Amino acid sequence: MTVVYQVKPVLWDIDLKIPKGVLMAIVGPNGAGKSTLIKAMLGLIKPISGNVLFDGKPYKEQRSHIAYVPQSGSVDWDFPTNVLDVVLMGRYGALGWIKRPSHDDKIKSIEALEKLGMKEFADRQISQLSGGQQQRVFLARALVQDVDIYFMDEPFKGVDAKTEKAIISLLKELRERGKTVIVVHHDLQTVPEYFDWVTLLNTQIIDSGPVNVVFTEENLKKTYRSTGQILKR
Ligand SMILES: Nc1ncnc2c1ncn2[C@@H]1O[C@H](COP(=O)(O)OP(=O)(O)OP(=O)(O)O)[C@@H](O)[C@H]1O
Repeated sequence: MTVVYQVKPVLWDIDLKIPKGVLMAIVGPNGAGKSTLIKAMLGLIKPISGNVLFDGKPYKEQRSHIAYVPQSGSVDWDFPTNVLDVVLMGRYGALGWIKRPSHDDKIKSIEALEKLGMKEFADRQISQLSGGQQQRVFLARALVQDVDIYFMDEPFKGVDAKTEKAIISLLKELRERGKTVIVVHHDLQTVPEYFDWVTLLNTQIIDSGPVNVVFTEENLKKTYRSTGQILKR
């Protein structure tokens, strides 16, 4: 797959296979195309060439099995809706638009909020939360969707250490339930501890595979080369 904004290629000749059931980080410098890769996989951006298949089928046939948690701050939450309703929206895929959420849907939604330490905010307007709190609500919504594949764009951005721990244990729980979780991640230090699979990206794929094979000093140098960005490990 190749993606171009105006005339500049931001993803170049991407050839990537992601096995089912991995917890994978997409790692690379600022502007490497990480968010673009996720958006192109989800059909939000059209590549100039190439395509993406989920289990052999295009996104539009698989969308009910896929959830996306965008970067916090990338959604304008001006409309009046409370936290519980945002999470309940995650159940609509399972419900169809006509059915009203059941008692069970509400219980599942409240449980998800509790897991992310947001239960006491259930009645709060979503616009009245901090970025990190909104992020946790998004994650709770993704959890109740009960899909097979999760895409998350920097879920740890702007959250405190305690929330980061809660999020990673939740991601690991999803993997244990056989889900595939794909995460744009910035903190190189935590990659080996959090993830079992990694894709190194800088416009092109530098390497992709098991963390213990791919996440090497040499590959990281290649990924961050010529960016002038500091490589901290
Ligand atoms: N809608 C757009 N129109 C034009 N250029 C864009 C657009 N969105 C992103 N870009 C450019 O494409 C490149 C890749 O952006 P992208 O957001 O995918 O990178 P990223 O790896 O997620 O970066 P970061 O780590 O900083 O979030 C950047 O140079 C960015 O400026």
